[in-house]
Amino acid sequence: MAGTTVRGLMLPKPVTFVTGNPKKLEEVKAILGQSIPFQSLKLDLPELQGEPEEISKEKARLAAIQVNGPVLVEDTCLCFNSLKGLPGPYIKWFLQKIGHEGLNNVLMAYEDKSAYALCVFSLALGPSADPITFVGKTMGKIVEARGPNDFGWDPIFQPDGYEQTYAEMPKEEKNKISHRYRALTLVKSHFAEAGYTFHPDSS
Ligand SMILES: O=P(O)(O)OP(=O)(O)OP(=O)(O)OC[C@H]1O[C@@H](n2cnc3c(O)ncnc32)[C@H](O)[C@@H]1O
Ligand SMILES: [Mg+2]
Repeated sequence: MAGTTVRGLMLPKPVTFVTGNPKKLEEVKAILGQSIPFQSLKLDLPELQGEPEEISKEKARLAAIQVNGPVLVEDTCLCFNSLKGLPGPYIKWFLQKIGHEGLNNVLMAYEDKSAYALCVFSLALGPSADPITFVGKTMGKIVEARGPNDFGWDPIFQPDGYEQTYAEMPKEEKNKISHRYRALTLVKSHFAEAGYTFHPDSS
């Protein structure tokens, strides 16, 4: 996370959360409630290859240029310990190509089925600002798909300490322990600490 925060900095407009994924937006809205004023924009931003924080930061830079104002983005990874963190940021493509069953099959070669969900939010205050990152992590294991199939890899991720997969849990429950919840807790603290104000003409 960046070192210095200017307290009470005035932002030209409210923060725009940029994502192409409506399910993410739903969770972000549920978790943030009224705590941070934000609007959203549906854009599927190009993503670099590399380490999760760099991918997320670069997404924020691109988003801030498009929006020409303050933006929040996030990149989500699903990391298998036996694969040294892969698929990680490439989970979207793995999921699209080989599905839940394929992801389980990959792990058949290994005894260790442990995994973690990682969410990296990046906040860029404007097109030329260096993004600040907030990382949330939830540990768990990969299991055969159980529960509704309406959000990504939720059916195959069972968080530690729970008998249910993310997909089987009530949404409110997932939103209390998820990688996204944990990262957003840090985002909220940052906003509380920074005390940003918004330009009166902003909409
Ligand atoms: O526009 P962006 O925000 O990038 O949305 P995306 O869907 O492309 O999302 P990512 O690049 O972060 O890729 C993450 C993949 O993991 C999935 N995913 C993200 N969060 C998840 C969660 O909480 N539970 C299950 N699957 C999730 C998502 O559907 C993608 O397939
Ligand atoms: Mg993406």
